[in-house]
Amino acid sequence: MSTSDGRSVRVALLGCGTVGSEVVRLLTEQADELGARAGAPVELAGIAVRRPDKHPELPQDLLTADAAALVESDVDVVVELVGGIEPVRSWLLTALRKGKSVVTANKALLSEYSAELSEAADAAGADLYFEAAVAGAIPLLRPLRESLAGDRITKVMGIVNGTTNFILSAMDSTGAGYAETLDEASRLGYAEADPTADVDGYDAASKAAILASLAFHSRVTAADVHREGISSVTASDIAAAKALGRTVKLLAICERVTADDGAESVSARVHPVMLERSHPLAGVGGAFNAVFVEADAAGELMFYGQGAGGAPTASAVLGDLVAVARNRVLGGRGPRESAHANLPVRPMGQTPTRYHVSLDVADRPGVLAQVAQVFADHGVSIAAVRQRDGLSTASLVIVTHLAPDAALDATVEAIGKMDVVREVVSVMRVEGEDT
Ligand SMILES: NC(=O)c1ccc[n+]([C@@H]2O[C@H](COP(=O)([O-])OP(=O)(O)OC[C@H]3O[C@@H](n4cnc5c(N)ncnc54)[C@H](O)[C@@H]3O)[C@@H](O)[C@H]2O)c1
Ligand SMILES: N[C@@H](CCO)C(=O)O
Ligand code: NA
Repeated sequence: MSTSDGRSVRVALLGCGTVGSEVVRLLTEQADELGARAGAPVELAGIAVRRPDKHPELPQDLLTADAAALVESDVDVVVELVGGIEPVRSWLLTALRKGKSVVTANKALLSEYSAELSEAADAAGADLYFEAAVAGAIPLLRPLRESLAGDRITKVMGIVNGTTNFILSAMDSTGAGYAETLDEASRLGYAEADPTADVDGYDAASKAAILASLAFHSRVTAADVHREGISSVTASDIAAAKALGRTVKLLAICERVTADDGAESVSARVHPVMLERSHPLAGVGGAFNAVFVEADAAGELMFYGQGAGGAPTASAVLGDLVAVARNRVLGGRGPRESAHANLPVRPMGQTPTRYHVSLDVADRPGVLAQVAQVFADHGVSIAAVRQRDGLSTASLVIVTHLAPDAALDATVEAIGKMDVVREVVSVMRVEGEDT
């Protein structure tokens, strides 16, 4: 199994779809260079796909439909690009328990079973690498796990789903419809096999769980992440944002929150936000991703690049493959799971956020004061108000200061029940502005 005897590093590839096919292409085209960087030839020993007969373009002698048998065969590294939980979880546990290193892009699996997979890797002295699982081609997990291991990270915030960013960018710039843009994202290979994982925020929530776990040295799973997708973002929301010089983005936000008594917790959430157009994340279009990291000593860092698609994702997979192959050749190991801080997860209702609320209200004296009173009753402080008069109604835009999310939510519910409020046109959280 080890390559200290000078033989090649044998690789099993599970899955050869959008990402896997690009991994095969790059592995084939760059075989010599990859071998030189790894310190031994990197040899593709087998490719498991669901239907081998559908892949005339692949080397037929390498193809199999039996992924479990390929994992058990004489390979050193398993590269998993199938996706989903089972049977992938079982295959990867088998591989790790047998001391084979694993490279995967499977954020759905990692955000639920990282602890189990990491423990199996540790027990057998194998590597578990997953740079492609978050923000595609962008080197982000290695900087968090290694480059920033000596710093104290306080916040990780960014656009981590290419499909929803592609859709929101199109809605904002061309007014394109939701369904047609989603079809285009699927055709381009950005969307998950089930695109509801993208539009309902599950994919971004999985990535937020992985980011929060690494950034805060804790175990955060997808179930811990507050999740809202973009299916509820309306043309009214986009228009309300535009009218204020803002744009709508789906963000993953992971924060270290310190309570008054000094107790620390982690807040991890995915939801649409309004951002000022001057904010660096506002200009991130198409399937691109961008992530801000704030750390005590480093200050603010920004990572930007292609977050989805076959070739960009394959770049991250191959980087991991060279790293695990190098570890095999030289006899070392990559970073292990670091969960020593063990911080609890703060419920969304207690997380401080800011709201933007657009209302159509009756245009008569005293209405603004009545609405403002409801905010005050809930302990929510208003940062800015804008009013525009219509014929019989006025449009009122209110942006709050930071308040517990539950208090803001209750305020909006109470306002929606007021007689003077004709319509709650848009409610959205605001990020990236001074409180
Ligand atoms: N497409 C992207 O932009 C992207 C980016 C980052 C991460 N990922 C992740 O990479 C993984 C693969 O994504 P994809 O877009 O390439 O998916 P895909 O649907 O294009 O490919 C999946 C592959 O798995 C194979 N497969 C399915 N069931 C199998 C089984 N039981 N046995 C053997 N093979 C089986 C299929 O034949 C296919 O080749 C997923 O975890 C996904 O979340 C994708
Ligand atoms: N479906 C994902 C792929 C990259 O993880 C996206 O759209 O970002
Ligand atoms: Na990445």
